[in-house]
Amino acid sequence: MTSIERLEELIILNLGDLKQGEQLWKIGISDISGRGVFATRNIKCGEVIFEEAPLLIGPASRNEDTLSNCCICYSSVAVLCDDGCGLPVCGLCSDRHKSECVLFKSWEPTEPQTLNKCRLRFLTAARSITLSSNQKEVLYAMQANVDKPFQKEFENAMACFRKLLDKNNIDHLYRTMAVLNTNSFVVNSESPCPLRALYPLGGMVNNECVPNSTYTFEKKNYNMILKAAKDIIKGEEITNSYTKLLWSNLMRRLYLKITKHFICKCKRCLDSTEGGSLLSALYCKADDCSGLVVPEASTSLHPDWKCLKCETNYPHVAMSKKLNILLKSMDSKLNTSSLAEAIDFIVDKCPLLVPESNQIIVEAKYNIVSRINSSDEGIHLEILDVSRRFCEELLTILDKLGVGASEIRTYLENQKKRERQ
Ligand SMILES: C[S@@+](CC[C@H](N)C(=O)[O-])C[C@H]1O[C@@H](n2cnc3c(N)ncnc32)[C@H](O)[C@@H]1O
Repeated sequence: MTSIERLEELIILNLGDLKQGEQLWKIGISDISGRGVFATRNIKCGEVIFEEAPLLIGPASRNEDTLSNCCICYSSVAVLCDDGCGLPVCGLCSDRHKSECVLFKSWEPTEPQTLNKCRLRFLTAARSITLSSNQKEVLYAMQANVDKPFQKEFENAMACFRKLLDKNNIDHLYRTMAVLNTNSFVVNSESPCPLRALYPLGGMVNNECVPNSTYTFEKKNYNMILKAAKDIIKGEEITNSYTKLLWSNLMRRLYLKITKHFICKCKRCLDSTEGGSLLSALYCKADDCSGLVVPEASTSLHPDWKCLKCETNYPHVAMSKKLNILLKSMDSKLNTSSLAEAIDFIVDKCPLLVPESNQIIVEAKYNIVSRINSSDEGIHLEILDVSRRFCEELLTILDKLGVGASEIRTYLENQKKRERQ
């Protein structure tokens, strides 16, 4: 086990030129879990805490992604390399691709003329083969969760090649993939080619569901920039959110348990009303009751639900079944509707099914704002007005949750301003 001092030393080495004159963070033992990152002095909201280049990066190549991008520059449309390595590359990047082409060919790819998502996803881990010894040491010092989806991913990756060299190589790739499984970030998540990247310092930051920091990625080099989302005091642990901030307690709990293997016990997770935002709330069905039902404060994945007014109890199974049905029917309606139809549905129909505070409606409003933002077509003035109102409502929810100057707040504030111009 790498000592805290050695881990910090390795992280600083890895920062290279990005090492700050005054280091605002240090690694320490966390009350939340394992190692964490702590403030070395008071940090003002908005201050940059660190900037870090990715140690490893490559196409995320998730099931839902399209795979037509170059595996080197990620931006251009590519074709499969005609040397038989099985990777997609564009005309401009063929020289830079040579060493990886040789490496992949030495492993004898199966069906190299077919684009394979698993092989492409494996590329990020394969890039760890050429790391320096310090870089490998910092990689090995990171937490590595091994779970069933990870095992499956590893098996799928191995099946893409006939000959993956020796046992050391395979052990190293297994470890790297487990580290990626636990610590990687999705960069450019909204672009046609989302990337998966590993940042040793970024990967030391523990989760809190109302975090005190927020991160962005530089477009030109994918560096991660972590900023304070609130004033942070000296010695305080620096945290970020592994989930979307507008997700309800239950949604976050399930996601964190399944993907990161922990149950978060932060203040927000233990507050059944989530600061009064009532993101989980459903209508009470008891006679004459106009109350709202929320999951009880607990760390269980199957909590009982209770009406805040008449205190009727509801078993989790019934409530989660109801939620799933609502979510599916509302999703399919929203995904197949024009903007105007979707807005009508959200404003007029959805509140008949779920309270307006529910995450399903909140997310639907956020999606409308994003759709308007990315639309190339001229948007009708009335729709712009609705979008501005949605932004205001979403910002009020962030206030209730106590979310500071996070990226989503900046985004919504910009959308609100943009609409006014
Ligand atoms: C990206 S790592 C964070 C650094 C980690 N603490 C370490 O020592 O390397 C993610 C892992 O940290 C732990 N973790 C992070 N936030 C947590 C939280 N709020 N509660 C419990 N465990 C957490 C979980 O084991 C998770 O899989």
